[in-house]
Formats: sequence, structure tokens, C-alpha cells
Amino acid sequence: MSVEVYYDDDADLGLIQGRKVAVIGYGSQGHAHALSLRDSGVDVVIGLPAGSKSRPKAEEQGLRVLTPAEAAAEADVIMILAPDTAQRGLYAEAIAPNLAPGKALFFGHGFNIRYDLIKPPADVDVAMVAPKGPGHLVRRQYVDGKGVPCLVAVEQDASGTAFQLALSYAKGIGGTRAGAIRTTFTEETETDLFGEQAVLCGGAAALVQTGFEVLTEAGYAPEVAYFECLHELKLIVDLMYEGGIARMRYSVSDTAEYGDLSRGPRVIDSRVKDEMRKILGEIQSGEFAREWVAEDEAGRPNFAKWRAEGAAHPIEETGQKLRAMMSWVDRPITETA
Ligand SMILES: NC(=O)C1=CN([C@@H]2O[C@H](COP(=O)(O)OP(=O)(O)OC[C@H]3O[C@@H](n4cnc5c(N)ncnc54)[C@H](OP(=O)(O)O)[C@@H]3O)[C@@H](O)[C@H]2O)C=CC1
Ligand SMILES: CC[C@](O)(C(C)=O)C(=O)O
Ligand SMILES: [Mg+2]
Ligand SMILES: [Mg+2]
Repeated sequence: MSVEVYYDDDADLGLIQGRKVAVIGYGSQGHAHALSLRDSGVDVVIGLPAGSKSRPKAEEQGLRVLTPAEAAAEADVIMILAPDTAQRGLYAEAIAPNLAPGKALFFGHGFNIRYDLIKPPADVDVAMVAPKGPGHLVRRQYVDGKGVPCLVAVEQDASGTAFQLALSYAKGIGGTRAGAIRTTFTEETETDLFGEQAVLCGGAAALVQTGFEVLTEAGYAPEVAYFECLHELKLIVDLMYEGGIARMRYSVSDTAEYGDLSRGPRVIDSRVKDEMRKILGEIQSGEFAREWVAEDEAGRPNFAKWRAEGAAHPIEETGQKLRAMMSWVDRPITETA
């Protein structure tokens, strides 16, 4: 294997237990990191703006909440888990003035460092611990004694021990139970953006919606189309997750496997692959980052329009009705696990 993978025995939890950690932001990732670090015996404080709607959630969980500036001033390790688009302003206003030699600045995703939106001083460690999964699952896995694999990277090693500290942090959130892979900010940022745009979120959502549209426009019942194009996807992906595409093909019928092999490449054809390469090029050149930052600064008009269109897609109404009848499916997302 060409990558370096680290497990619990490779990481010293004592390193992060000996520091005060400020987790800035208490959303999907923030709540998971903060609660799991606390449960791992780490001294954690939360940084949130005065009017933040996340404040009561963090306080209800027994965490001490300060403003981002106060939390950054107190802490030795500052983990930024605010939205990527908020990080540049947050850093300039609340974090940069409270950095000092010997402190460490941590990220859960490399966007702001990769695209030079944040430029930390040379005398602090800059590292990343990026779980490869949604925050609520990161917390749920930790509570269940398991973990979500993490990417760990060091951009700046002022102390000479930045990687060991990042690995210790990864252990504190359960990441080294599953494996922490050493990477760079550039590799994490570019692959994460590509994965979520082309495959995991963008590609998968468009595939499901389009399949549903083709069936319902041809007159089939929306409920049947929902089961075929969305519900069963999880069951198929679970098989891939457990044993690769080969395990899925072993488990489905020969008829399904022949349809997969003969028709799949017609759906995801060379035009789609070319488009994926174009999307990767936009990520590598910084074009996507510039577009997203400008969209955010303009008040997110396209984001709001596309989000509303997605929520109004007929598959959502059908899914809501069907999931109400499947008590085992609708596991609520909570801020604890
Ligand atoms: N979602 C995920 O699972 C993953 C996210 N990441 C990365 O983790 C980081 C956080 O993302 P995510 O957890 O999705 O974020 P969320 O949108 O879920 O949560 C953001 C949190 O930050 C708070 N916040 C908003 N603005 C500020 C500010 N100016 N100062 C301090 N806090 C602020 C929000 O408070 P309020 O409630 O008031 O809005 C909220 O508590 C990003 O870098 C993201 O790329 C990485 C891997 C997976
Ligand atoms: C797949 C989306 C993700 O990259 C993640 C959960 O890892 C994100 O940015 O939320
Ligand atoms: Mg990701
Ligand atoms: Mg991402």
C-alpha cells in the first residue's frame, strides 16, 4: 500500500489531553469533534458568535461556550469547524489576533489553506484532521466504540511535532480506530471537492432524480420508482461498501449483473467522464473556489434557487410518504449521536 495508515496504537492520546482545544463551530463536524474529544478526556471549549443558534445545543450538552475570539485566546489548539465560506472572516477577526508561537491551528477540510484564503503566521502549527464521513456519523461511530476513517495532514510544522499532535486529535474523535491516512492539504481538498461534486452528492443525487423522472414520465407509479431509484440504492451501496463492486455483483441476479455490465457504461459514458475531468480541472485551477466564494459574497442567489428546486422535486414528496411507513428507516439526526 502506498499511503501511510495509522491506528490507535500509533497515536498518543496524552498529547491532545495535555492541551486546551477550542472547537470553533458546533454544527455537523463541530458537535462530533467536541463531544468525542470531551469523552476522550480532553479539555474542550466551544467558540460561537453571540447570536449563534448552535449555542443552546452546545450548552445543553454541558460544554462551555465562549465567543470565537475568547475561545481562541484560551486554547493551545484551535480547530476551525465553521462553514468554509465563513472561515476567512472568522480567522481575520477572531483567530489571527489570538494566535501566538507554539499554538496550533487545525482544520476539518483544507479549502481555505489550499486556496490561500487564510495565511497563518510561520510560528504556529497548521494541520488537518478530516473525517471521511458526515459529522453525525462521526459521533455515532465514536459512541458505538467504532470510528470514521480520517485524513491527517500537516501544512506547517513549527513545533516539529505537528503530525503527532494531529494524530492524537484523530484518536480523540475515534478516527484512528478505523485508520488515519496521511495526506496533504492539496490532495484532501481536491479529492474531497471532486468526490462530493461528481460522485457522492452531485453525481448520486442527479442519477437518482433522473432515474425517477424517466420512470414516472413513462407512467410508472412514483412509489415504485422511488423504491427502484432511491431506497434500494442504499442496499446496493451497502454491498459495495462491505465487499466492493464484486460483492454487489455476486449478490444480485445474473439478469441484474448482465444489465449492469451492458447498460451501466452507456449511462456513465465517455461524455460523462470528460465532464468529470472538466470538473476536476475547475477544482485544481481554483475556478470552483472563486465561483463559490463569489456566490457566497453575493448572498448565495443560485444556491438558494437550486436548493429550493431540489426540495420541490416530486421524489421528495413521494419519499416523505413512504418513509413515514418505514419505522426502521427514519433514524433522526441529533446533535449527540
Ligand atoms: N459536514 C460534514 O460532515 C463535513 C464537513 N467538513 C468540514 O468541516 C467544516 C464544518 O462544516 P460543517 O460541520 O458541515 O458545518 P455546519 O454548517 O454543519 O456548522 C457550522 C457551525 O459553525 C457555526 N458558525 C457559522 N458561522 C460562524 C462564525 N463566523 N464563527 C463561528 N462559528 C460559526 C454555525 O453556527 P450557527 O448554528 O449559528 O449557524 C455552526 O455551529 C467545513 O470546513 C467542512 O468542509 C469536513 C468533513 C465532513
Ligand atoms: C461528502 C460531503 C463531505 O465532503 C463529507 C461529509 O465528507 C462534506 O463536505 O460534507
Ligand atoms: Mg468529504
Ligand atoms: Mg467536503
